Amino acid sequence: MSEENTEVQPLFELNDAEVVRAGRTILHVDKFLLAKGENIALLGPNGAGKSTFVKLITREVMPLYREQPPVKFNGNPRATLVDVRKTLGIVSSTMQAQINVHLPAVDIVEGGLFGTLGLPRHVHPDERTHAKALDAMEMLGVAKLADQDIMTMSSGQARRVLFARALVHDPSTLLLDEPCTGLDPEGMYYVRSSMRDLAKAGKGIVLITHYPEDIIPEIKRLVLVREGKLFADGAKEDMLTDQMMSSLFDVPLQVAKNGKNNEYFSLVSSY
Ligand SMILES: Nc1ncnc2c1ncn2[C@@H]1O[C@H](COP(=O)(O)OP(=O)(O)OP(=O)(O)O)[C@@H](O)[C@H]1O
Repeated sequence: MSEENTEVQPLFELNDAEVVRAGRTILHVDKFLLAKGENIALLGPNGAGKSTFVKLITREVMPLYREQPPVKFNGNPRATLVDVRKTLGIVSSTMQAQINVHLPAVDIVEGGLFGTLGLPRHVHPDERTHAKALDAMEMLGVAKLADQDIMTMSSGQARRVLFARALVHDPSTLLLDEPCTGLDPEGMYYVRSSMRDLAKAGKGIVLITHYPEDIIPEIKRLVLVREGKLFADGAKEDMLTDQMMSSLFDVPLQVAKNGKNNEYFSLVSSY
């Protein structure tokens, strides 16, 4: 669905949002705004709070009470999980580990319409549902694998099937939690090029990653998370510097620029 709005509209807003677990503040964000259709990446060390941040978006995690609502989704302080799921398509590397049944890939994709990893037992998809699933698989270049058992696929193929699952209900934004973790270079190639295709098709991308190589040229804004706080938030070129990356990860790092127009980045450890 195309949106005609030209002015910036917030998809997600945080105001003094604090998450406490086991008596410890694991994330505290003063202010943050993500516009509809905006592409961002979150980068930071293990345990920094990236997943917690994203779970505030998906409403899997609730912040401490404040008089002013700390989280708004689509302008709504009381958005439900159903509201969130309509807008977002979610892919995470851990989802793949949860697939432990022999099912044709297309069933996994159709499950995206019900928020499940396969089709619920009583559900028999109609032709329209099936066609939607095949369209999503076509977009990810895996339509020819529709009838193949998901358990017999390579990690890269299965990951693209999960992308198709996230797209099947036509969400406006994709939330990708470490989509390339555990993939070989071929799998990474296809996942990254799929991300580019989806961004070009107008989907917003919210990416959590440990690899600057995942930050496709369509992502212009980078949010750095460290020790439960937003360490920095700004234009990708200003964030991906030797100094910023070395401070973020607390080890000496160099940022290498690659590609015809220096549009890709990678991190090199300098010993
Ligand atoms: N339920 C919980 N109880 C206690 N501590 C928790 C809980 N959930 C998360 N934490 C802690 O909160 C911190 C932030 O975790 P989070 O998963 O958000 O980090 P992350 O940046 O996504 O890490 P990674 O890159 O390793 O996935 C970590 O120190 C983690 O151990």
